[in-house]
Amino acid sequence: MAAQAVLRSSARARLLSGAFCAQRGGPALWQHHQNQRAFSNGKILVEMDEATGVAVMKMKSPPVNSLNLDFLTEFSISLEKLEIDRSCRGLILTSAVSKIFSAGLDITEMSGKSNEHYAAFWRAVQEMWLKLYGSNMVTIAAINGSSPAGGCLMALCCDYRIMADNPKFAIGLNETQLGIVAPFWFKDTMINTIGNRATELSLQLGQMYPAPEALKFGLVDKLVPEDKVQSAAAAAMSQWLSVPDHARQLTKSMMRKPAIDRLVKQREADINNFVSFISKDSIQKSLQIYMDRLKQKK
Ligand SMILES: CCCCCCC/C=C/C(=O)SCCNC(=O)CCNC(=O)[C@H](O)C(C)(C)COP(=O)(O)OP(=O)(O)OC[C@H]1O[C@@H](n2cnc3c(N)ncnc32)[C@H](O)[C@@H]1OP(=O)(O)O
Repeated sequence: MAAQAVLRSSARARLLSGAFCAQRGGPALWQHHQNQRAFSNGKILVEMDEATGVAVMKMKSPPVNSLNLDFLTEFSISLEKLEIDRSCRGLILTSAVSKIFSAGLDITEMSGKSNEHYAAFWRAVQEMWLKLYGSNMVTIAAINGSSPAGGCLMALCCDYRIMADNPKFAIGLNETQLGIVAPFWFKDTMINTIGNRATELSLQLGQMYPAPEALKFGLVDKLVPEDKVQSAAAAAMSQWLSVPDHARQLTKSMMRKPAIDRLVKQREADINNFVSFISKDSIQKSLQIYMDRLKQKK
């Protein structure tokens, strides 16, 4: 047991030293070491334990894991790679950036860019949601820091959420606070998690919930001390994986398919809607004011 732990930690050291990383610009191929496999494509690091079939995906795009076009593309490619890998049954999504899970969509991707850029960006946001919300794997969010807006959406896409018990970490869909509107599929994802009334309150107010409140609202399922988030996620994962895959997957699909179908049917219209909304002068001004405030708070 101890020897295995040493081997694992040496695999980890190799991984962190870059031995597992893809060549710059090259494809992110699996690198094997003992019963660990790993790949990294720059902003995302995936470590897979072959014995358990559980992959841990770590977002590592400092300073705040904001979701820009590159990140979203890498995220969807990584997820797809795990999805088609039949040996991978579970995914733990977490952050390698201290105190932050994800700051949500990168606001600079939504300001001062061309309509073509906005369209490509929004398609990538949709793709991330379709892949994560529709995943056949058991997905667990190990929320080890703050998680506003798109970061909250990522967590809500998972089957189970474990958050660090630190009231300084907050989670929620705060879009209205930026002067923007969460689209219907963000709203549907939240309704499916905390119900209609709580979502109405939460979305209109653009409420961010400190971890203990998030637990009360059902926005997260469990709080654990900060240093136990990963181990609690691993323990929850083994419970979820004890359920036969086919039965769990069909049940998940039954619960989520209506929301997924709704976006699939209206994908292009949703992109057009985003582009015409985000390119309005008044919205650009709101985003600018919000970004200025973020910078001033320092
Ligand atoms: C019809 C459709 C309509 C459109 C729908 C669009 C849906 C939108 C969804 C979204 O996700 S919008 C993004 C919402 N996100 C936020 O409001 C988060 C804002 N950030 C924060 O609250 C804090 O930064 C933090 C995440 C709590 C971290 O705080 P901390 O004090 O640790 O770091 P900061 O000094 O604030 O930030 C560091 C650095 O990062 C920049 N930054 C932060 N968040 C973002 C972001 N979302 N996008 C781009 N950049 C971000 C911040 O400005 C700092 O930059 P520098 O000053 O260092 O250059």
